[in-house]
Amino acid sequence: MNEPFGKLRHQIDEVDSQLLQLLNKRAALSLEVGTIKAKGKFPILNPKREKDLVLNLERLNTGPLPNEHLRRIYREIMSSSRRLQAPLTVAYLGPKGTFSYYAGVEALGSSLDYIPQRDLESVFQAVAFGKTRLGIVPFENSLNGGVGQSMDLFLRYDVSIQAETYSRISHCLHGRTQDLESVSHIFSHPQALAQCTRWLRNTVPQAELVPTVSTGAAVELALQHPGGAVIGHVTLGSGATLRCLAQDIQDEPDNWTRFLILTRQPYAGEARDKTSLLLTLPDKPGALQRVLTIFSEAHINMTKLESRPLRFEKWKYAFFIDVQADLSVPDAQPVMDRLRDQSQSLRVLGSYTTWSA
Ligand SMILES: O=C(O)C(=O)Cc1ccccc1
Repeated sequence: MNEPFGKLRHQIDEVDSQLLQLLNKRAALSLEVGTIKAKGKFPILNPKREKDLVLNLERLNTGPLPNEHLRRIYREIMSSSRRLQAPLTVAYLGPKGTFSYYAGVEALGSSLDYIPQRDLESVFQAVAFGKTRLGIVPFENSLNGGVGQSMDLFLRYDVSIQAETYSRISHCLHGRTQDLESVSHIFSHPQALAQCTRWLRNTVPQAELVPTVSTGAAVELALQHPGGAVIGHVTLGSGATLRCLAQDIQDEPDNWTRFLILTRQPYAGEARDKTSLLLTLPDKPGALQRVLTIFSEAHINMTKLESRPLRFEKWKYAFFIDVQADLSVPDAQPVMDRLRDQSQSLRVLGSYTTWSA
């Protein structure tokens, strides 16, 4: 072996053994924290603390390690720490390989126990009934707007938002055929089909579009058709005998989905970035305007306002509102009191941290 190369390798081996020692030292400390957490009422998952920790390291980082790599490495270190402290189960819209799965791993790392669910309702149920500690659900998309089904499930299940995370979505068409012309049926989640509307119309107009419960569930169905194909994550076809026929087929390249991380209990952690509210209003002129005035007078920025039909009462609506403020702190009490006065019903879905994966 050439001399300088051998020397460098030796130095890297040295650094690795130091890293190993330090990682174990960190793991031991983290286990001690876990024992304290288990005695008190501290959450195992503390997105705010994890976010601050990484931001601080990014500030200290002088390179050449890029911050993006640092973030990914720390995501896994913290994922391992959490797993050492306590088993942490995460329900997601399965099977493995869906966008929900990858959004979970991007935010929470790969050391947690990801439990696939057959549909979105089962994710809400798993969290609401304590079958899993956490759940992850798609909530809105930058091209396609709110995921109505998730919003409707918030109306039915008592769960709380602990964090939000944004995931870039790149769609890939995986098929059984050699070329695009022979594709006869395309299976996928309605969100995926909607995000690729233009491409589908222009490129595979002959194909029948078949909505499925998830992108992952589409694979099995596609395999039953000689001209079957699925739209999903770039890795989705790799386990099955599907080949990637086209990549990055979403109507806009910059396509993002906002996912919410759910828990049963409201998160009693440190200062949070955002609050989500679910309210119904009296059927009176100016009812919504009065609510909006409360935010503008308190200089609170609203980032989302969307209504969903109440279903059990026709032509009545529930409003989903997100604001860039932590409304769980004592200082926000006057705002909450005013909101309560103006609403028929008011539920705080959570005050939480924005997780940048
Ligand atoms: O079916 C999936 O893979 C999901 O996780 C739902 C979804 C579909 C398309 C974009 C984002 C989430």
